[in-house]
Amino acid sequence: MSVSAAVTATTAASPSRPLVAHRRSPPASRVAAVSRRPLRSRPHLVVSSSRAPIPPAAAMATDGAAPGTGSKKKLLIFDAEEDLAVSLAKYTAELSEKFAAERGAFTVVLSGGSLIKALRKLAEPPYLDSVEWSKWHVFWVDERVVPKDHEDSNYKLALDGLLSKVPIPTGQVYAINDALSAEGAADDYETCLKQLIKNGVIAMSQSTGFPRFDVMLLGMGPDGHIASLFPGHPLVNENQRWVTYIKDSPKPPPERITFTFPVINSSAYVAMVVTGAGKAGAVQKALSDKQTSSDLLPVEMAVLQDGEFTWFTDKPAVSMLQNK
Ligand SMILES: O=C(O)[C@H](O)[C@@H](O)[C@H](O)[C@H](O)COP(=O)(O)O
Repeated sequence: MSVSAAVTATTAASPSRPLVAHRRSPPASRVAAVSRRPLRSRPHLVVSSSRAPIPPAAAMATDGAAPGTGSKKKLLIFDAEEDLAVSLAKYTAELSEKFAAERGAFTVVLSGGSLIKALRKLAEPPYLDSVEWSKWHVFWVDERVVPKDHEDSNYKLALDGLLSKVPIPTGQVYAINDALSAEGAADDYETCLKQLIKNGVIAMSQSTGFPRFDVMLLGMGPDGHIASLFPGHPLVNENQRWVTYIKDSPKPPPERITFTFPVINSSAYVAMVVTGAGKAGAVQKALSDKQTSSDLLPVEMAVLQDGEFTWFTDKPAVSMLQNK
């Protein structure tokens, strides 16, 4: 995304606005009027619609079709993590309502890390009672190959931080089979996804032929990794498998399974939740004008085929951006 272009397109959309599938910017007069208002509960909001350069993995995923059509990118900058959490809960709850009504199911993909704490407001009023939790189907974009009760388990992290506090049917929470090897667990998870496609629980992207999850709620590491797709690792180029494995993750623990870029990039919505100064360098690279087709960070390879990608950030995370 062009940051300077994004600033020009500053709009007054509230945190809930990203759910409206608008393709055009609001009228300039409205933009100017509302952007002057110092609303504490609203983010410093920078919204941009852009067609970012398509990285090799995304292009391969489309098998030659014109990629990136209909994709939209937004950047939300919050004063405080508390405000981010409020907005993220609203964003997720509104998507839940939309997809539950449209499809009768809501497929939610989680990462590990600090994301889970940022989702805490979903387990509080009004969402605890208003969200149709029975429609939720929960997946992991990546998981560490450890027992489910292990401190390193992303399942345990999400269970403790969110899932144990909301009434999602246990059969709709898709943890990995922790009795298997990394390779076996990846195969098993992919088989599970294929079954859920057949059942109609998970949608299929007609344009990419990969699963199309309703929303992915993701974090990013300071090195720009997302899921367990790390900079310079060959897994970032995987374009056949839906789920694969890594045994030499630079971030411990070393053995993990992970969704691949074609799956991530087929999503309908992605929320990239990134806070803290430690991530400012990767944020700057991801959102700067100077993108090249080589040497992309994994987060830069997350380019939706036809969806809406929203950055949920705080001021330290965007401290290296100009015109923020
Ligand atoms: O299992 C994992 O390690 C995560 O899924 C990983 O991809 C995480 O989301 C990022 O590393 C960001 O983590 P933080 O938000 O804690 O920095």
